[in-house]
Amino acid sequence: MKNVISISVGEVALKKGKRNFFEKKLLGKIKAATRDLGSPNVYRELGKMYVEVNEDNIDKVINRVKKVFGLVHLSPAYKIEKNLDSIKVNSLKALKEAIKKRKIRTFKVDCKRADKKFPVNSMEVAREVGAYILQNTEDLKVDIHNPDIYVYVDIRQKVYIYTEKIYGYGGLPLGTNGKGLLLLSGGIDSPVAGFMIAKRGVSIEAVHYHSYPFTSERAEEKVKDLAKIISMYTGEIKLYSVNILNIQKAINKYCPPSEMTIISRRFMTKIAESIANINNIDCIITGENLGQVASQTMKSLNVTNSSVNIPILRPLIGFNKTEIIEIAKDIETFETSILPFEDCCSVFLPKHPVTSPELRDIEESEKVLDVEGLIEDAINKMKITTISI
Ligand SMILES: Nc1ncnc2c1ncn2[C@@H]1O[C@H](COP(=O)(O)OP(=O)(O)OP(=O)(O)O)[C@@H](O)[C@H]1O
Repeated sequence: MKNVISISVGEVALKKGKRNFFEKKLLGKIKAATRDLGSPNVYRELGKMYVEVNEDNIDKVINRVKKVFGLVHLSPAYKIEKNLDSIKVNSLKALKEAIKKRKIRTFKVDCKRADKKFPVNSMEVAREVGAYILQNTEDLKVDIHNPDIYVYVDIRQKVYIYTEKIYGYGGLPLGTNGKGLLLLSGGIDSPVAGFMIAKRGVSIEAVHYHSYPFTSERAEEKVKDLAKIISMYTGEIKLYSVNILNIQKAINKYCPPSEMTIISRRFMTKIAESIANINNIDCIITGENLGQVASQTMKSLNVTNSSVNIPILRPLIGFNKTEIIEIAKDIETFETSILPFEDCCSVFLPKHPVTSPELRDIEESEKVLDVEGLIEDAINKMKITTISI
């Protein structure tokens, strides 16, 4: 029975002086992700990590662990005694198990010996195990260049045998790179943007703007559902819900209609900056993408940037929509994102939004508004929810 998950770390292992710090963080994240699945024993050994499991919940544990950022791949493995007989028997067993699931004609034994005290070198182990498998199977051949399957033998303090590599997302453990505030709409792009930045080790909080009662409660529920899916990767998310209807009404009343979108966007960004400053958050994250809509031309993005001092990260800036959708499907936000919803941005949508705004014109238009007062009022009334799976 497979009794352990063997985990290969990625960039974490390259962090020379800080490797121990990153590995400890990653270990903690793996523990946290599996705590409610019986708190399996999680340990590290010579640059790899292991989760001890029983066969009953191995799939559940794998599904959780593969969403932890910082690991490259994981393998359900046999953890066995360190002797050649045991290695042979269990390698054959692992291969036979794989044969039950798919057609396999060729194999290769790939042995690594981190424990140099083990008396047989890795080439010799591979040769002995290969010969044993050939003696005990029919119709199988060795192919060292392009085998249907690899039998991995990893000799460490114990020996680990596996045949499968399940790919994780790589990146860095959460919390090793500060905290970001994700501007989370109900659309396809912003959840992907949050995922991309979280993958680089940034903890995530989220803000959603709505225009209730012009937008529905259902639209807000949808955003919570999206935050819940993102929390599968990031752990618990603090969600700030901010009603900007009064702000939109004021812009609608006093500013040129074509500037509605860009001025609203500047308000959203300023509110996000205030929330970030209050909560020790280092950056804002948006799903903006160059040229997608009027507020996402280079000029519009610059005018938005000028409203704040905090860095704005836009990880999707150069992506095509099809590429964004591919990631959205992979991280399981797509199906929820495409459900119909009303976004606050479409409540006072101008017919002809300005696409080349000049900062001085926009600042001039904003002079008639009580910008500080409107922001303060919106923040005072915002609701905070903690979202987790
Ligand atoms: N109601 C909202 N609440 C919070 N953030 C928002 C909201 N609307 C837009 N944003 C932020 O602004 C970005 C650009 O939004 P916009 O509607 O212009 O484009 P989009 O490509 O449709 O984005 P998305 O697919 O994420 O909704 C979003 O990705 C999101 O980060």
